[in-house]
Amino acid sequence: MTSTTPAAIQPFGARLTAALRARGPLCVGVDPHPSLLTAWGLGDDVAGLERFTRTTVEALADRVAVVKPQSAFFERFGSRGIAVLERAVADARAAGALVLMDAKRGDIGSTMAAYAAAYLDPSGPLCSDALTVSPYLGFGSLRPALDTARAHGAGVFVLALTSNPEGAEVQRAVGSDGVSVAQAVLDRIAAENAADAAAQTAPLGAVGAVLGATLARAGVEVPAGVPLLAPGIGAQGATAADLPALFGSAAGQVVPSVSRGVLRHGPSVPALRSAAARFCDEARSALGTV
Ligand SMILES: O=C(O)c1cc(=O)[nH]c(=O)n1[C@@H]1O[C@H](COP(=O)(O)O)[C@@H](O)[C@H]1O
Repeated sequence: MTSTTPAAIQPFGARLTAALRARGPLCVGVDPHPSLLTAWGLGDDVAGLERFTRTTVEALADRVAVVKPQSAFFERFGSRGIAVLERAVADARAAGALVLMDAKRGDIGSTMAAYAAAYLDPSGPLCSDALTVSPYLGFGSLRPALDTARAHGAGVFVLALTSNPEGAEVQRAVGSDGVSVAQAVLDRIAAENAADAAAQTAPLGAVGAVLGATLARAGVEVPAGVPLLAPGIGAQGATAADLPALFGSAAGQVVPSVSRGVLRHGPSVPALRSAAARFCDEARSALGTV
């Protein structure tokens, strides 16, 4: 494995910037909930999972900037579910979307190295453009993922303030230095991007943060250049209109993320496409981005 980004692969921040500009500020999650499979007239089985996933990827991967498969819904079917996930990653990337694998991995460093190999090294069949990771075993435990991502022009999105109400008890906790856990995570992300020469030339770095769109207030200072994944729009109650107050001058860094809010419009491909286009237009006008 080399320690530098191969010349042919642009750094993730540059690829994300280009995708957002070309396709608009939206990430659509592929979350095959059992209730959605049923609503689509599909069985809650591998055949239903495969049909749902292929339809979603076919409908959206040629037009949205980021596609985010939620690994859990594939894992529950074992190896055959993972095979569907592998195909989805390959098909979505071939259609031009960036694939953000939502697996929220976080473990001791030596194990983290294996997760990094699984999701961020091009030799792995599940290799994606980026991976969601949890820093709650200590930010330093993410080192193998950060290094593997950088070596291969991939990205990492680190949980900072999650969209669920239970997150606050950990993430808003304040250390003896007066800094909240979430702020410390954001500061470490900024330092990581600052140490990455490639990130200096791109508007966005390769290491991003997850900040839920459902939050009543951010209560943190968001460093410049950190891509911000903002899930929680749609089914969890947030709307694009909530984003400007939450992110302020960092609005240009935000990638709003919607799963069920789009997916509930399937299985019709045109209906999926128009739902995604609507969310994208709303996000674009709320964020004031092109
Ligand atoms: O990392 C994520 O994507 C994520 C972080 C977070 O704070 N909240 C959150 O909802 N998510 C994921 O985003 C998706 C939200 O789905 P919907 O609520 O259906 O839009 C799910 O796959 C969640 O696991």
